[in-house]
Amino acid sequence: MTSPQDTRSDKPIPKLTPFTYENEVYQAGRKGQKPAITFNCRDWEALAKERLSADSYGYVWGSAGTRDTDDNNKKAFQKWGIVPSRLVKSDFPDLRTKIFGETYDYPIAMAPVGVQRIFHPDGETASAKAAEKENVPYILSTASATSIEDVAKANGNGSRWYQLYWPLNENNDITVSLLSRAKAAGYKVLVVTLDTYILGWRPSDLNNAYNPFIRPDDIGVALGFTDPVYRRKFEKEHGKPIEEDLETAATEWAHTVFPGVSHGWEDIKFLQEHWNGPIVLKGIQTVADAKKAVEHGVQGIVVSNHGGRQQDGGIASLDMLPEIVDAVGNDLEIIFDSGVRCGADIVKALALGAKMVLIGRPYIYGLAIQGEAGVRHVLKSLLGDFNLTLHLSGISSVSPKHLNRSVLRRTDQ
Ligand SMILES: Cc1cc2nc3c(=O)[nH]c(=O)nc-3n(C[C@H](O)[C@H](O)[C@H](O)COP(=O)(O)O)c2cc1C
Ligand SMILES: O=C(O)C(=O)c1ccccc1
Repeated sequence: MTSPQDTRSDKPIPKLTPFTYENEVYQAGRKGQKPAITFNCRDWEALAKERLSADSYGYVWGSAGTRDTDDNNKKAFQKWGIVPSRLVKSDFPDLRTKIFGETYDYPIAMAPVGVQRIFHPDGETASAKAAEKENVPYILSTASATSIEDVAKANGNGSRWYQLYWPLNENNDITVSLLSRAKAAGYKVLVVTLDTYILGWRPSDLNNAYNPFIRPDDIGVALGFTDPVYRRKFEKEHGKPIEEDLETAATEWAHTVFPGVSHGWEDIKFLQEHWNGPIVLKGIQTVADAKKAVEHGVQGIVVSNHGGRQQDGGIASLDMLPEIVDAVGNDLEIIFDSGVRCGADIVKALALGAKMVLIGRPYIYGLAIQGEAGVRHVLKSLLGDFNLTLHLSGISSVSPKHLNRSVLRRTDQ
């Protein structure tokens, strides 16, 4: 008699062994212990709301204009249903994913999210530690409240990527400095966000008159304030160090990384000259732009509308995914985000052709609820839910061979 795990002898057993997190919880329940945080993925938002100030909650929940893009993102998942196959002799699914030449345990990563100290005093440090412990890549935002080097330290042996908000200064010296710091601190993939050269029209933040950048405590400017090139430049222009005029320094840094003007496709070459690893363009929403990304020789794209936070009146990011996959899926790696809330959403985005899915707001809700432990709870819950959804659908791996459009049906037609 072989144990269930022996049937997988052709491949090493992945980290998420059967019943890990759920078993832990049920076992603890036998001793009368109840979980600290709900397992209902759709309830984390409300729980975070209870813990946060109106300003901070408004910031994470906020979306552009009427919120229609954000609403569409979430509704789009419900337009697809997963259809299970029976009598599939598969063990727990193999979740490992190869992307940019590296094998990751799971097809998810933590989306770049700035200003995390407005959600919890430990901010990015907590998230980066949770990422290492749960084996999920962490993407550091340029709008981080913690420096590139400190996040790397917190992330330890974890896998980390760096997201660039691309300064538009004359000689690009700040960009070069940020890239070289990221490289030196072990960030492997460069994610360039294209949809945020200025912040969107966000009624929740306007109503609160709240911009986390421009505040006395300067949350979100850590990368600028620790950057030797930015510091020198400020001192030269103002005749005093940053510390003597934090308000001006924060405002100028905000204008540096959000210049209000976009770069152009011709500028991608510059990044390729200064980054000798994979480059991913985040914010792609059309086949035409996806094809341009291929023409310009980048290694990947994130099909994303920034969680509906930038442009109102938009289509769901998920609705754009299949046609982009059909057009360029063989030419570069396609990552997806915007609207992923629960395990089944991850299944659907992968079935529609994404190689990897970014988790955004949910882990920030976890951070707000309980710091590092809250982030770990969200990651473990999403992975557990995802794992069992695949397993109970008879899908034996995340490879397109097993997980593809054949497992989905439209529910609205
Ligand atoms: C509070 C907050 C801050 C964010 N900051 C950044 C950022 O600094 N850089 C970036 O590329 N995207 C940023 N994003 C967008 C996320 O990377 C991701 O695209 C988005 O959260 C996906 O939508 P969802 O959270 O609704 O799934 C931010 C999102 C939120 C909610
Ligand atoms: O709020 C965002 O979506 C975002 O990208 C951002 C911008 C500036 C600071 C922090 C986050």
